[in-house]
Amino acid sequence: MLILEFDLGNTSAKWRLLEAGDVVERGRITELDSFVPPSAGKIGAVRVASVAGEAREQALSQWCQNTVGLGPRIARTTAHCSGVSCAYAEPHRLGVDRWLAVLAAYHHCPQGALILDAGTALTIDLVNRRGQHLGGYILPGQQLMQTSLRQDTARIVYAETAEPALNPGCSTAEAVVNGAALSAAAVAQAALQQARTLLGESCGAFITGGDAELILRLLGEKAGDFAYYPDLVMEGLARACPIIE
Ligand SMILES: Nc1ncnc2c1ncn2[C@@H]1O[C@H](COP(=O)(O)OP(=O)(O)O)[C@@H](O)[C@H]1O
Ligand SMILES: CC(C)(COP(=O)(O)O)[C@@H](O)C(=O)NCCC(=O)O
Ligand SMILES: [K+]
Repeated sequence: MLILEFDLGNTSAKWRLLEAGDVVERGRITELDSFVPPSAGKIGAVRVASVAGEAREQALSQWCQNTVGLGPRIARTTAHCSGVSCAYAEPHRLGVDRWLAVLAAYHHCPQGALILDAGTALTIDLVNRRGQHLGGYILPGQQLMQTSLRQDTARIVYAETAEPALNPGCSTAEAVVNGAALSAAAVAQAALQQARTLLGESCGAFITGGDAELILRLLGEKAGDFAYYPDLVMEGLARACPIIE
């Protein structure tokens, strides 16, 4: 059976098409209305991870009905799923993208796992060897750090772009861009230290999200401490929304 999966974030929508569990196509879209997935007529199920607002979720459901001819299964965070227990007293308030990434990472590494999702926000989650989610951290992502500085100060003004790097910036643009870069690289290392303390030295460290490759590049030789899983969120969909074929 063909299964279409979506990861609807605050910046963009990622999708992939599975055939008998294997990824056969994938992509990133900003405009859903004009999107027609490959083999649209043969898709047997659609499942969705969404942290976008109610309106975008509704639009996706409508798009599914119109384009694929069926309603999507929309994943929700629950208190327990697939051997993992949620740390939040109100589980539905934990972003489902974080929850799905935790489910997927725990099954890759049952000794305990640290998950970094570098998207619009940079999220950090920890899950221990008993499947207990310990909670996590939410920080602004690379773009958010830069736009909030430009929006809320009078004299952080620049038109040029700068390539993110860890050296001290010699212009406003460089200082802001490299400030965000330094912060992400330092946070990644601090999170790993925290994870090793709380979960033990044998825990796994996973990284995903649109800025994951950037953070890995910034980490240099320390990048080897992290396993890059571009689809970690969508991988969790199979656990939260299993489909019997
Ligand atoms: N092709 C791309 N389109 C948009 N953002 C990208 C792309 N490649 C890398 N990025 C970076 O990824 C970030 C968004 O990551 P993503 O995981 O898509 O976010 P979200 O899940 O919140 O929608 C952006 O802030 C940007 O810096
Ligand atoms: C923290 C997030 C905004 C991250 O979203 P993303 O960067 O993937 O677009 C999302 O997981 C969310 O809306 N969470 C709800 C709050 C929480 O997890 O506590
Ligand atoms: K994120």
